[in-house]
This record gives sequence, structure tokens and C-alpha cells, in this order.
Amino acid sequence: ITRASLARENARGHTPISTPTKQEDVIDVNPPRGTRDFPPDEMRLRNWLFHNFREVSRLFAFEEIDFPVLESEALFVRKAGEEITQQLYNFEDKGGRRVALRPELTPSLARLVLQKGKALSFPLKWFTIGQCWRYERMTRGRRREHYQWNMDIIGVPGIEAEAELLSALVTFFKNMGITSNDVGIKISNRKVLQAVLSRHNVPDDSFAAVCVIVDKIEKLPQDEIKKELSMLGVTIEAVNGILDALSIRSLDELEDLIGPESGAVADLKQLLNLANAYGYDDWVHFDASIVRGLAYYTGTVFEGFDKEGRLRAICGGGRYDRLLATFGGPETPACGFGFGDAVILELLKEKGIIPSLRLEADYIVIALEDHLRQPASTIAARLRSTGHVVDLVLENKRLKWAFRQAERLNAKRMILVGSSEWEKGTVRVKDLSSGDECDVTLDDLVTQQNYKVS
Ligand SMILES: CC(=O)Nc1cnc2ccccc2c1
Repeated sequence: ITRASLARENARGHTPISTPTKQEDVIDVNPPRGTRDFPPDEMRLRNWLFHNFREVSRLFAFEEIDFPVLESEALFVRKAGEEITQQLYNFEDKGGRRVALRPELTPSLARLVLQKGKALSFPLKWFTIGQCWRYERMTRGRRREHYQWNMDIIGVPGIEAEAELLSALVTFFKNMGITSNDVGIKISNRKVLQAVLSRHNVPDDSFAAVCVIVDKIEKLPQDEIKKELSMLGVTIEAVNGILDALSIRSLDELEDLIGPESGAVADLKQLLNLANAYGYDDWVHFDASIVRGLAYYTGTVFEGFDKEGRLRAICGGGRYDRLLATFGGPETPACGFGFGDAVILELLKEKGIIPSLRLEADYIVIALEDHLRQPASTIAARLRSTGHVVDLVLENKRLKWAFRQAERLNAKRMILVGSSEWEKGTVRVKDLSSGDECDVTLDDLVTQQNYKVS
């Protein structure tokens, strides 16, 4: 690098600034209400989170699947009064079809299982990460979309499936640096509620709707709950029976209440034994108040929560043995969970365990003169072909700009292509942490041999 070339570089000055055009009306640059953009910093965080979701799914030998965000509306039409179906982001398309942006992933998974039918070898262990949508009045200012990680096991009737899914959840939390002091997983079984309702002669076909209401028990005042339940024909005795059942504290107490017929107590005991065998028993607890709000759960239900009690549920899931049958398929045992992208990030931020995700570049390559642009491109291509991350400066930039760019990219080295060096077949390599530099031939540079820049 000669003083002259540096002077020429400085003389080059800034890149030409285009004269401002007549300002058209600028479009609204914000995304639609309730939705998010993911500029680079947010996208790095999202990719880090999804990478961790994927890593656990891979560790458990689950296969990734995907399906359209747009589905037939019919997939989500349910009469149980769930918020998720009452806020369906649905519309009629130009072909007159009733369609919806999916509010959840499980119905699509069920549809795919039925579509593939006999061609599948059960049990299936499938996972997906997908964006889900809801349309609610913006008065509540809540988001209208979020991403959900789902893992599902289709075709295993035994509680071993639930134990495996809970192990995946705990593995994820541990990989994040979350401990069983931070997060717990409450487990119950909807057969508790079913037993109480049948004892009080509540008709079976209001079971799902009752579950949806009871799931709101900690969010709504009790008289509101009682009102909604009585509208379903649930007598006040039944309501009191439900409240008693939800406050049961132990499996033995549960056995006294509902007896062994339903198998719920045996399943929960077996689940806790398996939890112990997997080594995550300190993460899971029986909690009869857990119902979950989805209509199609029939048996085990579970929910991950933060022990400081400040956040909404982190994740949740359960057994849905009837869902495929309601879509016209064969009775197919199934269970799975959903894990949203919002609460977990709030928890990680609260715990201060969000990693600093940096841009990482190995090299920044800059041609110091216009006629050296081609060699600079050759150098970048050669380095990239050996897997190095290279930021090639594409315009006439001053060195000062290049050093700042190198900092932004956390580049390890800068390659300056100058005419005097290039005439000798070399380029200048500068180590950006030590400042040391040396001239290297292109071949040595690419093979990283025969030279050492600190
Ligand atoms: C905290 C958050 O964003 N929740 C959220 C956001 N969007 C959704 C969209 C569909 C279903 C559930 C949703 C839940």
C-alpha cells in the first residue's frame, strides 16, 4: 500500500449521492397490524431459537414436515367455543372457497396423516415449526401471528408417547440453560373432568365446551365461569364437583374421587415413573387444575409454566385420540405439544440468557483501485470456495469505511488488494485483532499455508 494509493483512495471521496427525487407518498412501511418484521438482529434471534427447536426434534429422531399456512376453513370449525376458532383469520377466496390462515398446526398434521393413510408406517414422530394466525380486534393490541414448534407422536396409545414428548420439552429447556427451578410442567388428564361430568349427568357432547370454559378458570371471575357453565346445562352441583376435582392435590386423592376405571390415575402414575426413568421427574408435577383450552384433547394434558408465575403458559399439549376420527379417518391415538415463540423469549430475557448473536465474517476484501476489482472478486470467490465467509466491498469505499464495516461484521481479517502488491502476485492480509499484516500470494491465502498473520 503506497501513500499515493491511500491519497487516491481518500481523493475518491464518497460514493455519489443521488439527488433526492420528488417525494411520492411513501407507502406505509410498517407490516400489517399485529404482525412483525424480522430485520437482521431479530432474525438472528429467531433462527437461534428455531435451531434449538430443530436440534431437539432431531435428537429425538422426529421427522420434519410442513404444510400450507392457508387451509380450508372447515379444518378449524369447531363448536366448543374456543378463542382460537372464534378468532379465525378466515375469508372467501376468489374461487369462492372458504379458507383460513391456520390458527394452529395439529389439524393440518391430522389432515396430512389421513391423506397419506396406509402409506405411512406408524408410529409417526413428526415435528414442524410454523406461523399461526388469529384475527382479533386490535383493541387488545395483541399480536395476530406467532410461530409455533410442534412435536407429535401418532399411533402410540400408551403413556410412553407423552413421556417422550415431555422429555423433549425438558431437553429443550435444559439446552436453553433453563432449570427446574425456573420452569415446571403441570400434568393432568381430562378424564378427571369427564368422570365428574358423567357423575353429574352432564351430556358427553358438552364435554369439550366445558373444558374450554374450565381452562379459563384462572383468567375469568368465578361467577363468570359458573354462568358460562350453567349455560351449557351444567348444574351448580356439577360446577362445585368440577371445582372440587380441580383442587385435588394428589393422585391418591384422585383415585378416591374417580376410582381406577378411567385408567387416568394409572396413566399418571406410570407417567411419573417414566419421568423418573428419563431423569426429569423434578420438572413434572400432577396438577388437577390443568385442562388446556383446545377442544380435541381427550386424555393427558400438560403445560409448561414459569415458576415465578409472571408469564402465560410457555408451551402446552396433550392426547387427542379422537381428532383423526372426527375428520373421517380411523380411530388413531395421537398426542403432541405446541410451543410458541413469544413467551419463551420473554422468559429467556427475564433470566438474562439470550445469547449475543453476532454476525461473523472471516474476511473483508477491498480493492484499493478500480482496476483491481476483478482480482478482488477472484480472491473472494477462491476463499468462499473453501468455506470462508467473505464480505467483498462492492463499491469504491475509503479504507476508514472498510474498517468500520469490518468491525460491524466482526471480520477476522482484511484483504487489501493494492496495485504494487498485485504486480508481485500478492495481496496484503491484515489481522484485525492484532493489527499485524503481511503480503501473501493468492494460493497461500486460499490454502492458508506458508504464512502466519498472528
Ligand atoms: C404471545 C403471542 O404472540 N401469542 C399469540 C400470537 N398469535 C397467535 C396466533 C394464533 C394463535 C395463537 C396466537 C398466540
